[in-house]
Amino acid sequence: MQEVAIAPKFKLWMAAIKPPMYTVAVIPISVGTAVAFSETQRFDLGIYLTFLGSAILIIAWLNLSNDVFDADTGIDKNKAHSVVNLTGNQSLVFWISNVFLALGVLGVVAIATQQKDPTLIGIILLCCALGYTYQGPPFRLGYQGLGELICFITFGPLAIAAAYYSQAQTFSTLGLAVGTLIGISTSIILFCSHFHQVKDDLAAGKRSPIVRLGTARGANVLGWATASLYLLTLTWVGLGVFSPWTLLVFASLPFAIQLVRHVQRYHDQPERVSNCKFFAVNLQFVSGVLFAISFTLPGLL
Ligand SMILES: C/C(=C\COP(=O)(O)OP(=O)(O)O)CCC[C@H](C)CCC[C@H](C)CCCC(C)C
Ligand SMILES: O=C(O)C1=CC(=O)c2ccccc2C1=O
Repeated sequence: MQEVAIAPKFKLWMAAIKPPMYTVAVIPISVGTAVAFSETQRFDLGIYLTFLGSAILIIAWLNLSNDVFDADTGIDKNKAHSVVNLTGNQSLVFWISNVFLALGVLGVVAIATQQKDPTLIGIILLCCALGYTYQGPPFRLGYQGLGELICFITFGPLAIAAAYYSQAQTFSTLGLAVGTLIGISTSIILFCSHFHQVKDDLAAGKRSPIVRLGTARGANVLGWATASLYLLTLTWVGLGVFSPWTLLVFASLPFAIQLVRHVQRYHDQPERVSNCKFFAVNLQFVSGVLFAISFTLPGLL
């Protein structure tokens, strides 16, 4: 899609940095920490803040390196807000991304050193390796349409397990159940990011889920995926895995309805649907905050 070439540089840089996207780091760390608190009544603020900073740095690496690797395939040739296109210096962006990754991993190493336990390092290195396979040569699994699966695994069960382990130094079946929901809500963001990119993805040989399904069926899949957040929550509550407090998440329904309606209406209009991933960001953030509250409040009352 041809970007508006006259957009002020600041607007392009904000689109490149995409601050709202960093909810994908904030929510898993916060929700996993809240679940650990609900089960252990333990909360280490220093570990939480260190891990949060590391997660944000790792997501910065992810996005900068995504622009670097996409520049090699030409898929971003019409993406004015690619950092590589904005700077004209792919090598510089690559090395800056590596600095962010190193600093992010360093924070995780600091936590693991304090705990005298390398487990957390292993989980995060696995997440980063899977994230690399999404976009990095020779894998580029995102071009095969496997991004949403990788996203679900890494931002869901693995990220929640990592956050839980950082606080409790053990794992939890409740954390696994919560991870499925955070994985779905985060994968919905990625799924929505493809709707306006069908033409460029096809030209670059990227068979995203929307290229494979078409935008109309993709919009229907989005509806079911979004509904599954609430249906799964009801199921976990019904099975006694979640406390009834987690029904708080239904307060995020307006954001889910806004997302689904927007995509149902504009799925085949790239210019109108291009912002839908930020509606998905809103849903992931609000539902994530509500889950974090629902796991924290009972222990405080
Ligand atoms: C960069 C990602 C998606 C955007 O890709 P795309 O090229 O379609 O976007 P543009 O159109 O903007 O170019 C992220 C995709 C996520 C990936 C599948 C999994 C990443 C895993 C993380 C490294 C896990 C971090 C876990 C924890 C530290 C929070
Ligand atoms: O730029 C994007 O579209 C995304 C960036 C990103 O870091 C991310 C992380 C997790 C799920 C989706 C996404 C994006 O869509």
